[in-house]
Amino acid sequence: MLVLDDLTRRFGERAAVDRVSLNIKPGSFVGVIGRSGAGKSTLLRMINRLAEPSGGTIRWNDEDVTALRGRPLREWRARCAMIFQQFNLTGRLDVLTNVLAGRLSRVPAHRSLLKLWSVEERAVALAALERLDIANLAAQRADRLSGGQQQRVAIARALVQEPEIILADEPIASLDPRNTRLVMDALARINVDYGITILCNLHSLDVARHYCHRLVGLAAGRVVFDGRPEMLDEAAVRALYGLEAEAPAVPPEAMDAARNASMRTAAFQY
Ligand SMILES: Nc1ncnc2c1ncn2[C@@H]1O[C@H](COP(=O)(O)OP(=O)(O)OP(=O)(O)O)[C@@H](O)[C@H]1O
Repeated sequence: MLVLDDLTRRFGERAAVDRVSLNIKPGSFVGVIGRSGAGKSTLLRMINRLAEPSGGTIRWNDEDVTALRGRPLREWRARCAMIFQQFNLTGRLDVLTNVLAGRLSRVPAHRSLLKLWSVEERAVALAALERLDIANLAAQRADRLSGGQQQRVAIARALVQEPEIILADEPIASLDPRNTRLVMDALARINVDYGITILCNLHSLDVARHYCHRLVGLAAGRVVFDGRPEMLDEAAVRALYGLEAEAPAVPPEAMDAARNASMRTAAFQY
């Protein structure tokens, strides 16, 4: 279980994440939603400890993640893989080498420095690419791939870390609808097949409602919605996106999602 207790991150006077408390069950697929600047990225980055909390605690299965330093912190980061909007691949390197980078924390320093990968490690990386249906791209330069292919390479890299949690920060923000589906389907398969807990920041409410078991809505750093997708009614959407606010307006897809809310049946447990 991932337990966030009063988790806070301030930048100057302003709290980007404001006393967030959440219990996330292992194996769940949680969507984090909210308008731009709501604190979604900061929340995910704190869980991975890329951003330091100003207050509160993060616990994973009774381990105090907030107290980790040095090697245990590096190990935590390996167990808690991140996927970014911009993929963060090394463009001039081939796909297999990019995926192998996910194993760096698992091999002795001298081998990782020299990039001496064993046959077994290469097999693990290739198997991850196969899982993502892109093994045929293993020898290609990463910067020759489409955005959707690059994001699947990034997911394969995360997978070879053998993580317990995947934190995906707007993984589909720069993808077209077809690639959005491929990437989200891949995350959903990983969640089911390996039981990896997934927290995924999403701008699209339709996508969030379709793929996530549970949605956590942030507004000004605070949790203003926490429930199953079908519980996200018009009032909740208004609280999240601020219908009364002059700008930005509620995205049309958010309104569609809210209108459909009452028609949906409970499909998922969380
Ligand atoms: N390094 C930083 N320094 C100062 N302020 C920051 C920093 N990082 C984030 N913020 C502020 O914290 C708030 C939350 O930002 P964050 O990126 O977490 O929001 P978000 O919900 O992920 O937004 P988006 O959907 O646009 O990515 C914003 O007001 C942002 O300007």
